[in-house]
Amino acid sequence: MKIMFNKQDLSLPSATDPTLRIRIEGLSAGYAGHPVLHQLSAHIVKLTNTALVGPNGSGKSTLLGVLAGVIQPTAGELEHAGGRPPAFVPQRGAVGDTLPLTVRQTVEMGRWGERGPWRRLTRHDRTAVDTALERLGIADLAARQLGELSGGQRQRALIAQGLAQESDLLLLDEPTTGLDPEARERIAALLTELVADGVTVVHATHDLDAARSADACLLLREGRLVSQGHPEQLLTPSALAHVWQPA
Ligand SMILES: Nc1ncnc2c1ncn2[C@@H]1O[C@H](COP(=O)(O)OP(=O)(O)OP(=O)(O)O)[C@@H](O)[C@H]1O
Repeated sequence: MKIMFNKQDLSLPSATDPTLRIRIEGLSAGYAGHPVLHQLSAHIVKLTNTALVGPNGSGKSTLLGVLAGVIQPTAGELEHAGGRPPAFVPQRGAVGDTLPLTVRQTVEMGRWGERGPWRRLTRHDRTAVDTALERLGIADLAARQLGELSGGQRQRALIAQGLAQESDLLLLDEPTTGLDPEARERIAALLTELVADGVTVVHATHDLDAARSADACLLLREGRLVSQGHPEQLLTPSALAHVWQPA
């Protein structure tokens, strides 16, 4: 699927590289009266775990929102190579903490895209929900109210909701924020497993250890791509100092 935004030159060739899951070219996006991403070109390779790294406000969440289709670019080109609609786990879940929902019901909402909110879940839906609960280590919390959970447990429930969507593209905004070291390691291992299972993962992170364990990295600063490549090559002390230096 290829989407063009306010682009004059419609003759731009699409990427023919079959290894690409997403290609973005000259992409600009932001909020009303507040441009954030400026002329960003990058690509996401299929079956990789890609980390979006950059200081606060550099545009990581905005880029994830664009990839998820919830923020419309103002210019440029975004191309998804087939696949299913992405599963997006925003920084603060769309589910309010005060809603009277159990963890299981929260994860079941991940099936709504497939089933609609009012239809009975199929056996396959229930299996997808059970698998997601187990993979996040929260099966024992299934009957608890979301509002009763710790921040880290709630975060895991929201990731499980994303997983239950069974998309081939999982977009996660700071999935390990608020988690203890053991849960962080569990999520890092899970992302690696998901890639092995056929999922392309893109996650925004401030955790440089998590970024270093990714397969690829996009380094952002002030809404622009500074560099893209393997984390070991990109996340050098001098590159990080450059990106984090005050504007
Ligand atoms: N809903 C919004 N309306 C207006 N401006 C916004 C909105 N959300 C974010 N912004 C602004 O867009 C810019 C980029 O924010 P974004 O959340 O994409 O950055 P980020 O790299 O994810 O930051 P962080 O690491 O703090 O999560 C910031 O200047 C922010 O204030």
